[in-house]
Amino acid sequence: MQMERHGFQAEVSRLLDIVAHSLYSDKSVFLRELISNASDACDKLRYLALTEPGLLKDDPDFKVNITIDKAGKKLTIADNGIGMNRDDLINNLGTIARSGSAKFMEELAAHKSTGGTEDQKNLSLIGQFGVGFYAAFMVADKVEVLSRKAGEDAAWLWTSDGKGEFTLAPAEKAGRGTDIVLHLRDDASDYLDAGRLASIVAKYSDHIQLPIHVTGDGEDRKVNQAAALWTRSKSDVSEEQYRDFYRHVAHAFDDPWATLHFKAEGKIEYTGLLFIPSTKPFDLFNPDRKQALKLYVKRVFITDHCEEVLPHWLRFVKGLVDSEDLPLNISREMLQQNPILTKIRAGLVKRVLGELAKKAENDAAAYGEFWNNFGAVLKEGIYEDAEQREPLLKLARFRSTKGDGLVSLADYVGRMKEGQNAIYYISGDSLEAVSKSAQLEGYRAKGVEVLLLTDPIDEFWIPSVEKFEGKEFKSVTRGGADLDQVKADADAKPEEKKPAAEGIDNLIALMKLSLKDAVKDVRLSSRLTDSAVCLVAEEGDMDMRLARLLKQHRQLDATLPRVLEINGSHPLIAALSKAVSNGGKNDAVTDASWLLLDQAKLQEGEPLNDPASFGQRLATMLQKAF
Ligand SMILES: Nc1ncnc2c1ncn2[C@@H]1O[C@H](COP(=O)(O)OP(=O)(O)OP(=O)(O)O)[C@@H](O)[C@H]1O
Repeated sequence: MQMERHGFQAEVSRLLDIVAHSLYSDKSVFLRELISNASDACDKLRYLALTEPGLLKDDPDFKVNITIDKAGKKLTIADNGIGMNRDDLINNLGTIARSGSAKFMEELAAHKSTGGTEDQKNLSLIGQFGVGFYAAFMVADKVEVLSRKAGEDAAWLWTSDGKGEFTLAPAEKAGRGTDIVLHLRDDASDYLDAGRLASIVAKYSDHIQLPIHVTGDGEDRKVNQAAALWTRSKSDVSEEQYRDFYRHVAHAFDDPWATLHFKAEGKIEYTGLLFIPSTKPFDLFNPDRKQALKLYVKRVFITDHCEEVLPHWLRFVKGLVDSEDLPLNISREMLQQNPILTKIRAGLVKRVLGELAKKAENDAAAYGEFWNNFGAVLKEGIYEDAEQREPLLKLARFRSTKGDGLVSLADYVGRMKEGQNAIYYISGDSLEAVSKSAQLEGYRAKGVEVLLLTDPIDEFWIPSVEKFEGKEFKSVTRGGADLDQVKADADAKPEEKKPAAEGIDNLIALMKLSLKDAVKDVRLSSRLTDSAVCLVAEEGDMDMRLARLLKQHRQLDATLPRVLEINGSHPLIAALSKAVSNGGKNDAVTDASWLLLDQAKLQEGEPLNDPASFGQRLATMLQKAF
């Protein structure tokens, strides 16, 4: 068979160009990435061999060997893991399969316009996201990958100088697995030193479960502890080791925000080592995103993405769980509805929520950071998981009209006004938009706190929660404002109940006649102080934002008519009332009614039914003013 030549996917070429030209200060990350891949490859085969022991042949002990060839200026990282065949090599090493690299490229595009030199930007991003296998080109000007897949006889040699192309050719290899041969660049020759390699492995990869050997300078030594980190007792693991392990299992580049390491003993035994990241992953809301918890059984890796072991609303939690009770030969299908896993899941949820509660109590600022990253995901749990509703409501934090900080529901209820018996909220697309809503005016004037909700999920969990501490949730954009029974603060501005304009009833009657089915009703408002009008949903009708969201997703066709509230003490409304009561000018008032309705819609971010007529009416009105 002939040697084949392939071009890299365009994104890979760009990535490689950046990697090769970046002066990344800590090039040694290449070793962490390659050892991590080798360890994953061994884990994959270990799992397959549970059902197909023949795959291991006479080589049952997994290991990674790093061999130094000083004369040839070569470094080889060899593993006896699953290996790759021709198609695997093309697919895995010719395209960007890796989430980290994909994110790197995305961020790179996003950072194009910001300051700093190209190199500086690229470097900080490589540090953040890592570039997997391609990191090899930070230190090598040529990389050869000799691989033979477990269970297959053919071996393949993949070669590239990282400049747009790679070649593939049939090759010979005695055993299964992968040898990555790095032809080191001149400026990377310090990686030919066994002592230096040993210290890098100790720093980054000590927790790797397989023995890692460095061979060179006439000696061969094991350079890591090779004991599964989670089997050690907490006091034997340093913060750095936890952090490096987190980066390894989660393919992450940040520090963990929280680390939970525990052994559950009793009827069911398992060890958990869970991490909550300190940064928000870019694909948190991607529906295809998989659960990131790994499952082990008695230290043997079973699967990367065990969907059953944590609910979807804890999908940001990374790490692993190692069970003593599940059978070793458990298939991925058997994991579904497995009673042991159900119990483990309940235990893990309890631990995570317990840890969050502790953090919320002890360090509100740090908890706020967590909430800003993952709060919207936890709220999905309020909606999906009736059993966890109470603890999750206690953990929930909100923005409110009372300043910039986050408030809990307990805080809110604790400072409710005398006579107030509901938890008021308003929801919308951004904090800026909701906090300017006309519907808030009356609540602000009375010093009544309103929660500002801006996550799309808010529309769904609120209706699923009946009450918190006996108080109902009530949208300030729905139903009556029932502000009359709320007593204002002593220091709030004295309530001057302005009398409604004279003849307001006549105006309301004419507006109803003019607007007909375009509105559900026209009413005098008790929630407006400055604006002339606003829209509200009738009690029992769908909230306006939910209707908008459903329409965007084509799950709702019709536009539901809303109640138009008018501010009886606003000068414009007073003038219109007067005009109606004096008789005449009815056509002008009809036009004004339509304009006011359209204005209320615009304030709300609702589309206008008839923008052309709006334009004409506005032009006519303006004309009269000049
Ligand atoms: N030593 C190896 N043995 C077998 N397969 C490997 C080896 N190294 C890399 N691969 C394959 O190449 C793919 C790409 O590797 P790369 O390091 O770029 O990303 P990754 O490890 O998949 O990414 P992530 O770290 O985000 O999971 C891997 O998913 C794996 O399938």
